[in-house]
Amino acid sequence: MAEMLEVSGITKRFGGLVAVNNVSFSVREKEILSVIGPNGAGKSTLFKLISSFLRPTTGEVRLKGERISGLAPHIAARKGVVRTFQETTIFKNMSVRDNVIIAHHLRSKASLFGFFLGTGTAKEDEAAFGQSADEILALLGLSSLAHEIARNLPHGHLRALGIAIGLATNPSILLLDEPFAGMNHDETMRMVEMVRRLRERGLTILLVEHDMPAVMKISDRLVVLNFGQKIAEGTPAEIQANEKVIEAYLGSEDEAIGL
Ligand SMILES: Nc1ncnc2c1ncn2[C@@H]1O[C@H](COP(=O)(O)OP(=O)(O)OP(=O)(O)O)[C@@H](O)[C@H]1O
Repeated sequence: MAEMLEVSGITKRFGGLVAVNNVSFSVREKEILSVIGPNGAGKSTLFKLISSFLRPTTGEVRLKGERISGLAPHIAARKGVVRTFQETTIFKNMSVRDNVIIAHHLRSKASLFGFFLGTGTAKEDEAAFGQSADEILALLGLSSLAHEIARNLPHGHLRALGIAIGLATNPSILLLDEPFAGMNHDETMRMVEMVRRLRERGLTILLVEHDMPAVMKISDRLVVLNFGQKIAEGTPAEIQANEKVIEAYLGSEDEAIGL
């Protein structure tokens, strides 16, 4: 399998604190790779480095061979590294479908102003985007909610809408930031199925997550961080049997590794 994303010797210092320390790993095409680790291990910082929300102190990130670290986040997103949007970036007073249509404009010729003013190119785009939005909503099982106002959606569906918005920008790799956080068992299982479906459609997925059972179920491989360093990398079975990982989790208040 070809490598989609390559993280090489990446380090992030905040003053005297080394939040991420010389971490390297690759995400292969069509793989689901999860980054796990106890609280404060550096997961969020690593995620921000990969999505270009933070500039590394040293090291680099490459997407299909092209260096993306140091680019502005919206440029990295245009190149294909797309982080799922937080709930706050959803237009709460618009319908589910309109939210997904608007997200398509990140890769559109026409500006977002065109969308609101109804210019020629924007109208053409809108028809194509409408069709694509419908496909995305169907893929995520959200079709019946297309005309629902986003504000009225329950938590799980709002999270799914965040993913739909991410998909609308046509990512090469989708970064999911704690997709199961705050979900009950049924919502988590639905989200696990949804992420699997995305991979079946050819997407590469990198996720950061605390929910160990879900992560073990969904991931092809995992990278484990502790105190900013990578301490292990491997399949769920390898990670669950890894002494360093067990030790790291025994010393933390996080949920057990799922043994
Ligand atoms: N902007 C910042 N300035 C200073 N220190 C920071 C900053 N962001 C993160 N840190 C520190 O870097 C370390 C790693 O934090 P990070 O949030 O990446 O860990 P995490 O693994 O995501 O933790 P959690 O699981 O609790 O979300 C922590 O010690 C944190 O306090």
